[in-house]
Amino acid sequence: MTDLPGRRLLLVHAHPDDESINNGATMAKYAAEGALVTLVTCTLGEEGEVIPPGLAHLAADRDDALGGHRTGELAAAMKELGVTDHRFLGGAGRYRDSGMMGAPQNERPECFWRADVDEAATYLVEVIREVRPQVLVTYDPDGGYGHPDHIQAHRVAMRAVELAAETAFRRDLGDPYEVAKVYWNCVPRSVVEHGFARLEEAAATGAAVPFPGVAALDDVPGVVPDEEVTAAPRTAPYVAAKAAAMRAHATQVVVDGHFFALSNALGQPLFAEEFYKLVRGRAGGPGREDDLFAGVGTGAVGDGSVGNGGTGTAGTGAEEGAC
Ligand SMILES: CC(=O)N[C@H]1[C@@H](O[C@@H]2[C@H](O)[C@H](O)[C@@H](O)[C@H](O)[C@H]2O)O[C@H](CO)[C@@H](O)[C@@H]1O
Ligand SMILES: [Zn+2]
Repeated sequence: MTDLPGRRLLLVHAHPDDESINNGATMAKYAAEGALVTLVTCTLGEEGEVIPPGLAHLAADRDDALGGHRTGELAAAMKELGVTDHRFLGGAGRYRDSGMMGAPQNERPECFWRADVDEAATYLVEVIREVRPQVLVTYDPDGGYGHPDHIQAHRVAMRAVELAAETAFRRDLGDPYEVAKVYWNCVPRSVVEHGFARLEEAAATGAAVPFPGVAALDDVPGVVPDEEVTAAPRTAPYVAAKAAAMRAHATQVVVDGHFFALSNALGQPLFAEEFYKLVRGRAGGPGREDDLFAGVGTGAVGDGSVGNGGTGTAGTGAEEGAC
């Protein structure tokens, strides 16, 4: 890619729907502000359940056509968020959805959970060296909630960040590049508790409770003590785009106002604010950052490398605009 925008954000997710659920408002915000937002999704979500009865035939144990269908849902979600750069890791269908932890699908040789991490990371190195993101977002080591594809997406993303910066690694995939900041998705416990309190209020006041059941607080991926959250970009103005993107994933998600449910039909809060934990790179200042790009160089980059050609350290996002 040549003439890249000044600010570039890369997100690495396991299935179509994760990006909208976890980061939809963040993606919409930065896309609206003119940043390049690149999404890499590691599987097509072939093993998902199907909410609309009329689409039940798509399921893996029937027509096994859910992966192709979810590709279309993802394209619709990207439109709602204003995101134009989306890729599947290694190309569409390279890695298959592994199913929930412990499912027989975990044993399929083509599933993502059985992927060689370095091989999968190499696909991502090519994207990193092309897009040269200052910021990368992915899951924590548990993948947020222990799903094998989420855990693997974390491992592949973190490994790719290391390899992309190695001056001796696969120079055929582009100049070495060091991502300036890496964040893991998270949600502060106080925000989750407040969200569920609102859900309980809706039930207690006799308002139509949108869903037959309510999820447990710990069903929410990435709940952390408030003090572990290091960044909260101002995403609330983009919650409508997030909700629309989540609705686009109609086989997986039902949205009702400030709440949503997955195929388990258990209501949970739809968060307008999205939260992150900086795990690599320097924060842009004391206290919680309100911008993921705080503290990084965000000058426009031509197609030249900011790397130094192998004298030990790669160029970093902090040096953007140096060329
Ligand atoms: C949000 C997410 O990661 N969804 C995954 C997950 O789907 C869940 C799974 O089907 C579970 O059995 C249901 O109870 C739950 O409601 C679903 O969200 O796992 C799927 C299979 O790997 C995956 O396709 C889906 O994207
Ligand atoms: Zn997922």
